[in-house]
Amino acid sequence: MTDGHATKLSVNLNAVAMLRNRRDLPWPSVTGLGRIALAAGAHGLTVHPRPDERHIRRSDVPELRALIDDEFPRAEFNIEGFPSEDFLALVEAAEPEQATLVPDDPAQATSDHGWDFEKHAEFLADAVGRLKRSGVRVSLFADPDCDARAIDFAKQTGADRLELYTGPYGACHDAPGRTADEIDRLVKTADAALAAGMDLNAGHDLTVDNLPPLLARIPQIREVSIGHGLTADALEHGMAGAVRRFLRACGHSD
Ligand SMILES: CC(=O)[C@@H](O)[C@H](O)COP(=O)(O)O
Ligand SMILES: NCC(=O)COP(=O)(O)O
Repeated sequence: MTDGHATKLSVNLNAVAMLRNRRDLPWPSVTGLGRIALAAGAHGLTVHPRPDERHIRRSDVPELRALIDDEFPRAEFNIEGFPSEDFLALVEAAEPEQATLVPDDPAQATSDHGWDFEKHAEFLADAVGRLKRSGVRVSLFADPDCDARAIDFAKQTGADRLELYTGPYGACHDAPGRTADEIDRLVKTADAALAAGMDLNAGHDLTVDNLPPLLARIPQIREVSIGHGLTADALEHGMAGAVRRFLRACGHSD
């Protein structure tokens, strides 16, 4: 892929918000880290506000919208979540470029499966129609092993994209023998979605190590949203600089 068509990176800020929420203090700043990510070249920001606000708070959403509008007008805002009335109203107010609908129960620790498109066909068609009438592109979180029938139901909802759930692929970090099978499952789902005329996103537990082999097999993926692995990388690669800054604050010279 040439750079013009390369997969876009949307930085998921949930992990930053979770760190911030450990204290009643404004740092690390979700908006501030979003600014750094966009200034470094990320194509967009993703948030997955959950009903208990354990990481992203409702109040983060308008701040991030304003950051993009005021400072990075070419960037995209992606809001993920279960399409409850509260969520749909939040999305309509924020007018993100994209909403990703995820079948998460509020008690779930993190996203761990895609939609049953046949079972929830009508519910999803209503939610997708409502968001698209507000001008929001809609992506649906999909299991890595959807068959053509499932994809057909997904397509009928009117959604634009499917987001391939890459959690089981990410879990191969300690079971490399399973990697080829997991990629094959994702490729089959991707082929069926592309044949049905749907575009593709991907996300969950992606890292700098597992991303290149995935994109080599499915170069049509338009966007990856990455939070946990990217935040871990930011800590690892930023730790030395932070220690040097604090040593200076303790009075040590370089
Ligand atoms: C849909 C998806 O895979 C991500 O949004 C993931 O669920 C991140 O959410 P948490 O940061 O709450 O785990
Ligand atoms: N949409 C998927 C996503 O945002 C992934 O988050 P993470 O697993 O990288 O934290």
